[in-house]
Amino acid sequence: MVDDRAVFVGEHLVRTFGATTAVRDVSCVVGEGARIAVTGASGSGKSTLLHLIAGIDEPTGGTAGWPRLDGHPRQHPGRIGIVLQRPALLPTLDVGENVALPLLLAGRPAESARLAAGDTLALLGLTELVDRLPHELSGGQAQRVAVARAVAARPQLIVADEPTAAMDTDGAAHLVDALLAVADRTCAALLLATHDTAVADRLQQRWHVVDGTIEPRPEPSC
Ligand SMILES: Nc1ncnc2c1ncn2[C@@H]1O[C@H](COP(=O)(O)OP(=O)(O)OP(=O)(O)O)[C@@H](O)[C@H]1O
Repeated sequence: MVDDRAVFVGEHLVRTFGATTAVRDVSCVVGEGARIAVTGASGSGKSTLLHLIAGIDEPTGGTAGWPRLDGHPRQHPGRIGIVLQRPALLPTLDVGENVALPLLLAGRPAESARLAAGDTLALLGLTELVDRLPHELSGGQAQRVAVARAVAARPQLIVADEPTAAMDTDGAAHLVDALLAVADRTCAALLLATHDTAVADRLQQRWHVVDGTIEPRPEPSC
């Protein structure tokens, strides 16, 4: 039976690229408000799985469903927020405009989008950066702005694909603080891929991906 409170339900998901099977018969549920760290070796299939869950890629087998969305995420811009390894802010737009952009694309009037972007920047403690251009930000600031952009439309789910990969330990800890705080404040589920055990340990659930499948987390050895 489909859990209609779940944010995402995948059944027997498969994603192949030619002869490579990146995701292999994965069945998984992202519950409402879940906090899930996705770990696994390089090339194990974490990004591919996250892309299927975010609805930015299509499975070649199995089914992907978003019970709390009426349809596919592409029909509901902003309902799933995506943060990538590099912030990818638009260089000619200032911080406020970058954060407002997904709201404009979702059809919000300009003034409402500007105000909502301001609220989101305030939530993340970034108000003072509102007029800066991306090249005037540090790497950590730019990544926090990317988080603001991902959550400006108050998504049900935040999908973050190794967002701390380019950061030092302190920067990674601050970014995870920001992601957890904003997920709590907006009641969003959070799915975060990381190679960093300290980051993964801060989320309640762990999906460990091995060769395209999710394995039960190994018990820590004593
Ligand atoms: N667009 C693509 N075309 C061809 N092969 C791909 C494509 N995307 C991923 N793959 C392959 O699928 C497998 C899983 O890749 P994926 O990027 O999901 O792994 P990952 O666990 O996220 O790795 P990393 O930790 O290095 O980011 C790899 O063998 C990769 O080469």
